[in-house]
Amino acid sequence: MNTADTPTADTPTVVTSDDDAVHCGRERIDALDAQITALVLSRVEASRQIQAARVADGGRRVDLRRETEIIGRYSAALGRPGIAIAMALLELGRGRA
Ligand SMILES: O=C(O)C(=O)C[C@]1(C(=O)O)C=C[C@@H](O)C=C1
Repeated sequence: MNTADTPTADTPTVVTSDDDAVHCGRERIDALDAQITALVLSRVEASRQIQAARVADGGRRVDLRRETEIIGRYSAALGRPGIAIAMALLELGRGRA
């Protein structure tokens, strides 16, 4: 929608196909974000269970070799932002290193 299409107090709101595309796109993004958030929470739970099992077995809560492998995987798939995503996921699962 360009400035000429922007509704004012004097003009009625006209829904254009641009508006539809933005609205539909945002609905899709909102649904994807809800799925991503649910997946992140599932990952947090899985991570906590692994850590608890390792600690109960006398091991360390953190496994840096595994973390390096995960960060490498996200980096290969998504580049530099993938590293930030992997580190955020790891922090959510184990707390601050
Ligand atoms: O894979 C493991 O061994 C885990 O404990 C899970 C996890 C993770 O969240 O991915 C969490 C802590 C470890 O330092 C490494 C990885």
